[in-house]
Amino acid sequence: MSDSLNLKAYDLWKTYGDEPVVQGISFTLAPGEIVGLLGPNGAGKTTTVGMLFGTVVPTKGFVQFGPWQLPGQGQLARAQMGIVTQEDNLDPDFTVFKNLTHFAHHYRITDAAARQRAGELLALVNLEHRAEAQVDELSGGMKRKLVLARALLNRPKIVFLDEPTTGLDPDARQDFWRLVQHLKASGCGILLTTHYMDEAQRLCDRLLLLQQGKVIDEGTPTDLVARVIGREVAEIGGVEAQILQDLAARHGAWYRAFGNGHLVALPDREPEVVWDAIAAHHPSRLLRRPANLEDVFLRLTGSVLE
Ligand SMILES: Nc1ncnc2c1ncn2[C@@H]1O[C@H](COP(=O)(O)OP(=O)(O)OP(=O)(O)O)[C@@H](O)[C@H]1O
Repeated sequence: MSDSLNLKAYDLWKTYGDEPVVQGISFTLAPGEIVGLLGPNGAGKTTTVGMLFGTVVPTKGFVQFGPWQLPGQGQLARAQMGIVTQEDNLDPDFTVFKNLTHFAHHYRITDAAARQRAGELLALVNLEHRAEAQVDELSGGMKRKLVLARALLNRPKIVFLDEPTTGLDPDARQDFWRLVQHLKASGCGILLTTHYMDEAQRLCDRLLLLQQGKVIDEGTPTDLVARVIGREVAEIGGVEAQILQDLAARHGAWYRAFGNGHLVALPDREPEVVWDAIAAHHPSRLLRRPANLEDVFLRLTGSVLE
């Protein structure tokens, strides 16, 4: 696929009143890549997606998508884009099939071509058997898949997925993830917002961690975890905080009170030494586990994502 269909965000800012909700976000999304915007509620994810899609006008900065600059050339750019917003906004008066054929008119796909494309997409998302169902007869997961199918009517080069699996059960989420991976394999660039760490870890090639509208760190999920935390973490209960803080400081390890226990990162260069030192205090609970993105967020922001 042409390299010219990169999406590039240049120093995007958005202010509402006096409130800066996005503060200088820059990044590139290439074809076949999944970039994740990960952050708590209100971090500015949806506002950023709006600016990338050209429906929210930046206070400063711009977006270049192939030959088009947004927001000015938003309409031309959007002809090559798809979006799954947080709300389903499907038409409840239409069947599943008609939701697709009707929406296809936006792209001047009509009649037999629209029916053919609708059929292909329903097959892709495994909803062929529900083609004649009314939208409100669908499960939450089916609705999300239908919204995704609708976003693909125009064969977009880039798709924005704004918290696409929020509220879905684990099976439906995995089902959705498979479709996202299929899209990636077909060369589509994907921008995913999520506050699910497992989703970010599983799907994203690269992550931008957002807090209060700013990118506080970025990298591949694996690199972020390795760089910010290391390989392993001990979860500890029943030992005084001061003891663990001192122990961690002596070994240059990260310490954090967490819930009604504690976390201590086991430094990559001497994990056994720190582990044994913790165990010597006879914790009532002691768990050794791989470090993960939740630890990264906790370390960088002092809080966990819900
Ligand atoms: N149209 C608007 N007018 C005023 N403030 C807004 C508007 N849109 C968003 N905001 C504010 O901007 C901030 C960022 O909102 P945004 O929806 O981008 O965050 P988010 O990271 O997507 O959050 P969530 O995970 O809850 O969807 C919030 O404080 C929100 O209240």
